[in-house]
Amino acid sequence: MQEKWDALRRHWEGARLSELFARDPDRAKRHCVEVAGLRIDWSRQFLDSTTQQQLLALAGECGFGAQRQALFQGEVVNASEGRAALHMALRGPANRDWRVAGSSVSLAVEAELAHMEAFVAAVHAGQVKGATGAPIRDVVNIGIGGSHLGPEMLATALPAAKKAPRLHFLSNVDPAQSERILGSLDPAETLFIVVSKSFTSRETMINAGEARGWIARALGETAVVDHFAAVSTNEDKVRAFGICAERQFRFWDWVGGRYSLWSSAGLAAAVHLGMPRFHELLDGAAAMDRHFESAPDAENAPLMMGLLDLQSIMAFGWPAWAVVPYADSLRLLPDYFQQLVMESNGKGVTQTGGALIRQSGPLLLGGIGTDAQHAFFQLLHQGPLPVPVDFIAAARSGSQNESATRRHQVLLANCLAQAQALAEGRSEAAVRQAMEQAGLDAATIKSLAPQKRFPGNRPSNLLLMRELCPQSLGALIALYEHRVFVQACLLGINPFDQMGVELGKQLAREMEKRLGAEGREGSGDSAVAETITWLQQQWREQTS
Ligand SMILES: O=P(O)(O)OC[C@H]1O[C@H](O)[C@H](O)[C@@H](O)[C@@H]1O
Repeated sequence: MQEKWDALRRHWEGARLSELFARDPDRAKRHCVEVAGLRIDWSRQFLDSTTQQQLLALAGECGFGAQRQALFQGEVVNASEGRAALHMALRGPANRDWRVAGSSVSLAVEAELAHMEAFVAAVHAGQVKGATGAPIRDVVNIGIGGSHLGPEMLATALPAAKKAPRLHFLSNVDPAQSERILGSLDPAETLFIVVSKSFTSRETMINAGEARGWIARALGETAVVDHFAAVSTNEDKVRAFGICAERQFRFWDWVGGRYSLWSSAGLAAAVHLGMPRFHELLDGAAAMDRHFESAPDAENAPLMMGLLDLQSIMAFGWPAWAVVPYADSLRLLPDYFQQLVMESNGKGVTQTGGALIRQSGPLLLGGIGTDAQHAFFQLLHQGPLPVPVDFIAAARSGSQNESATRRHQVLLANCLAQAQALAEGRSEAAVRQAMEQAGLDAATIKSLAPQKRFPGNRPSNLLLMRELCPQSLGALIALYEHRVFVQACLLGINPFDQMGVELGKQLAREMEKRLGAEGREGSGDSAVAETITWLQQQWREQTS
């Protein structure tokens, strides 16, 4: 297959994006679709009819059509764990009879949504009370990875419902985080939602134990039941923790951790948004699912973008990808997408164990515009290796205020200008001419002109929401999920497991024991042994 990617590289040698636009006045219209209020424009990519044909042929050779069908039919697409990956069923239970291994799951999904709905309504109505009878005013989500990044991203991106309690996120085992969060809260008015698919993640279990102790010390052991809810697939462990059935929210092993914000793992976000707006989020994602399943190939945004992502990696050898939302409230989106993209496709072998010749899925970096322009954009414009960029923004500012509208235009002007600058660049000849006109001397021009040159010809995608609302955000997230799936199909890898996180976890367990007991032998080189000795010396000196 690599020879086909190499043929694509040769096909594009010497080509300029600007020429593609000059040749075809309809280009921007042709490679742009709108789904659920989200305008998706991939016209600034190295794409022409030949490439489109070749990319789609590659998808055909990899059995993409059958793999997409298997995904939507709830077949075992996560072979290493023997599971389906049917997160789409969570966002459209009423739309069709979703089945996992032949058994319908739609009713179970609807029942859990109804369970969430009742809980959210009760919290908003002040009916969920702590052990002293005080209504809950603060909710703390305890979870990590997929059990944290999605809910916090949503709660930051979208405004709170009128009666929503304050929301906090406890993910890190660093005691500084729990001290900062718990230090400002009143136990009598605080509810913890422990979110863990496995209910075994070390950080989450340590933090949940700390929170439990904090409640028990302040209000007594019997208060625990009133101050905890849990979301997990592991019902036995939730019970053992002391959380009652009514406060136990379920999801299923066919929902991957990084796809779980659509399930009850999104409970904290639902508490923040209110259930009607959480449903709008699901609807937006469901619209993208329908688009991915049924839009013709050339207009199918996740398909085309996933193929173009791989062209960048496999044909051009560009290993990175930048996601830059021009919206302060989307500042956690790049972190969220990092888990989705890199935990899914950061693999070195195919499903059959063959080594990948080139890099697997891309390395994703990100930050918000315009701040990122003043941080890493220098490399995007002039670094030797192009980094394709996804520019994300909302057309409307969400404020009628004249000054806010004007500043929002400045924000969008920057977004569009950066995409243009990356695509068009600035030739050395144009730089020289400008310097000559400015009256600079020949020696200065000679040394500075190459440094002021912008190579341009750097692709980007433009993702514009009419406004930042749950529906468009749902569609945007689902777009990325399906793109990642397309990338994985072509690479031949399993995007639904994450074996690469296990070794570090195992060693951390062993390391915990060694750090706590002096002289204990263990695995590792002298760098480990020397560091442990040094750390223990620091602790001895601190206590003496
Ligand atoms: O939800 P949990 O079972 O606690 O897992 C939390 C996270 O930890 C793991 O290490 C995985 O890498 C993530 O995919 C997962 O989202």
